[in-house]
Amino acid sequence: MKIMFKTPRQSPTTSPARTARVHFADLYAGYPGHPVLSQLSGEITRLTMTALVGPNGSGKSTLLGVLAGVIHPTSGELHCTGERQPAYVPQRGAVGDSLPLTVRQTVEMGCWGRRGPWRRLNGRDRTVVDAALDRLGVGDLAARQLGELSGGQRQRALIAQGLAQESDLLLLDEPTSGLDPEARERIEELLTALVADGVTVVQATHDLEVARRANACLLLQDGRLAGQGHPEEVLTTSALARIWQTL
Ligand SMILES: Nc1ncnc2c1ncn2[C@@H]1O[C@H](COP(=O)(O)OP(=O)(O)OP(=O)(O)O)[C@@H](O)[C@H]1O
Repeated sequence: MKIMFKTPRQSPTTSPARTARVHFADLYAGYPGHPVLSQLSGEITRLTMTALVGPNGSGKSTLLGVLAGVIHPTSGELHCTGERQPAYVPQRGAVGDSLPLTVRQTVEMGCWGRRGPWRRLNGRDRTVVDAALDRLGVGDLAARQLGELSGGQRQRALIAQGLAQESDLLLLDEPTSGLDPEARERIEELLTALVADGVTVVQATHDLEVARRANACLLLQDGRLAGQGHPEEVLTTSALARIWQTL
């Protein structure tokens, strides 16, 4: 298994928007005694919104874990260009309601990777945290406990934590699932604005409308890639029928 991180070197003819932020080839990954992903080859193009789509259990979260570096492939190649570690925003349901954390403390945790074991924040970190709270519209909730928030508010706090990591690659696991249309739209608009600001965004989603609005799509079935490319080419009626009707 080969995992490589390298700083991108662009030739004069290479547009930065066209280069791969992550490239993987013949990738296998899973959990002890439970292989999930097999033979995955593909890429995440820089400065795009990529949607990971597939039925329950198809491996979307596992692939996000691999891209985030928290799940190590068992074999294959994973090449990451870029100097920063990805920022990973887990599923809202995976974050305990009873964690005794305020919204501000939750967002401050996004700075821990830069601050190391002592985790003492400096003035710049506090500015980054304030900016992330403001951008997600949760500044007025900063002193509230995470467990007291609505689903949409908690989701925005978690995305703010992702922003505080100041990465150019943001990975989100179902950021809009279970939210009302207004909250969903607000998060979608924010993610689109982040791409325009130079962030590469990858989100796992069950919402085919969200996936259709992405720039690229990876369609998973039973841990294998069933399609990749522009959503219009990947999420065809026949592909969706083939995958969902075999469940
Ligand atoms: N920690 C774990 N240990 C063992 N197996 C796991 C673990 N997490 C997930 N799995 C299994 O890996 C497979 C893929 O799960 P994964 O969560 O990646 O799918 P998914 O496409 O994100 O599903 P969903 O849409 O339901 O969130 C499933 O069979 C699941 O049961």
